Amino acid sequence: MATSSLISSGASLFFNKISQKDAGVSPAQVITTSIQQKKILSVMAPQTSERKPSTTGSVKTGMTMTEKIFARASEKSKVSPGENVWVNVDVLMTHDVCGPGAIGVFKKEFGDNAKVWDSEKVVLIPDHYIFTSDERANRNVDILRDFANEQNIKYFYDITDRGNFKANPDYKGVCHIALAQEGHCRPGEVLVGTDSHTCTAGAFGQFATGIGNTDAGFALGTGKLLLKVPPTLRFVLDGEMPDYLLAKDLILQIIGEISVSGATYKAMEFVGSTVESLSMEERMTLCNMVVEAGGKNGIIQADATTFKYLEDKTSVPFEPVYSDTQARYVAEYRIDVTKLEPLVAKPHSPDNRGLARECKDVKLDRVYIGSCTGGKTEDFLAAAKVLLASDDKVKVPTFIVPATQKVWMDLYTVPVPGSGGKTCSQIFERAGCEPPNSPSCGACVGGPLDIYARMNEPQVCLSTTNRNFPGRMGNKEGQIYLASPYTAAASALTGLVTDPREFMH
Ligand SMILES: CC(C)[C@H](C(=O)O)[C@@H](O)C(=O)O
Repeated sequence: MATSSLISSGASLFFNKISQKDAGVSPAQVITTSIQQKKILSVMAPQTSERKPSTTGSVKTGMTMTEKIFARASEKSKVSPGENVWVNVDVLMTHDVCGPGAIGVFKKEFGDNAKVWDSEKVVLIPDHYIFTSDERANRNVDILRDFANEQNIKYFYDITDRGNFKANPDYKGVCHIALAQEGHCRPGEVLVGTDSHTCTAGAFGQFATGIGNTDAGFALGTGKLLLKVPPTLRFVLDGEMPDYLLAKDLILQIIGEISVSGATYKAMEFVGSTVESLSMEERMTLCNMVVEAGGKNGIIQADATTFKYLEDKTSVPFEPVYSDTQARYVAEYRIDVTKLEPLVAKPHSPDNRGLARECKDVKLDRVYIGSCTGGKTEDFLAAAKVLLASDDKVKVPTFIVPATQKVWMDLYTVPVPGSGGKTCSQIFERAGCEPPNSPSCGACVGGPLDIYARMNEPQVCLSTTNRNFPGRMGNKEGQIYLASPYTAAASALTGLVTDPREFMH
């Protein structure tokens, strides 16, 4: 059994790990520690089990949701972790950064006149480096457009007027949120995309994962991919969500616990009463960051919340799958969310977990609220809630970048609960935030020099995004603290990393 060590900087660890959760085996509690403890913890890495099918017939094993999706997509009655299977792809997404490369592979391998396997299953979403004068970046969008026309691609969310994104009815914005809003995230299906955060769509009970350009080029031609069935880790999150926490805190807790390699090539299945109570957008935040722990996919079973969200989004029939009670997991983690506190991931790794309140001496130069992780409508409503609780103005430049056109509209139209009908945009303006800017991934991932809110100086930024690697938002010497929109808004008001409870009474 492998063992890995993990440094906990005093973050609350109400986090019990139970290994080898198999049917009939009583789980043993491996770790329990409390919030007061500050020490280096040794955390057992997930145990890998020999997952051979039963030969005696006396032990029944079931399948996890991820395994069931693999089985259906590979037209098999049963699959097991570690097995390589040819999977039929339901949706293939690519964007302006990787699309040209994937198209290049497709043309090279299948021929200049080849046709994609299904022009209704390919989704092209320009979203990364859109609002820039960088010629190469703009050429990438042109390549997507030419390909969409040539292949008669049904779902191409084009942008032609970069000066005024609102003048582009087809332009959506950040792909992972656009995919959900446009009805491409459907339970039981396989969604692959040339972006590591494609795992966001696991929130819908879909198998969703990021792939490279070579795989995407192959899938464009065949609609198939050879994939290894991942073993599943099970995360049981129970308890009523404290009103100062958001899903971002939950996933930072988990990544801090298992480390950035703790789920390498594993499915991360989220269950429990807390998960059931989360909205779709919050479930998307949870699944969005599984890749920061190395996860192959994140997954949450579809329920009434999912079906309600999908009601007006798709007419495509879908078939949800559910994990069997006798499904086998390589490890199970239990989290009592009522014991958690607002968290940050300190520079320069998403697993460098710290309590927000323990970082209160960290001076900030800026705050960024945006991206697939933290730029959804509910993320802005959460930030607005904290800003509303104070008459103060923000102390540092606070950038507002909605993930999509739809989120942009919501900022100007959806009333913030408890505000007497004010919208997020009104609250942000009163608090002195920068005016909301065009939806894109640009600043989250650095991008060309003229990208809005790119970190061009060696500054300290608190951000609702998903990665804080050196250079991530532009400057190599910059420091990024990842946090929830509550913590972002509280920190904007003080200019220091701030626990949102200071403003939430
Ligand atoms: C540009 C793209 C390939 C990249 C990814 O795969 O995730 C980006 O979206 C990111 O968030 O780092």
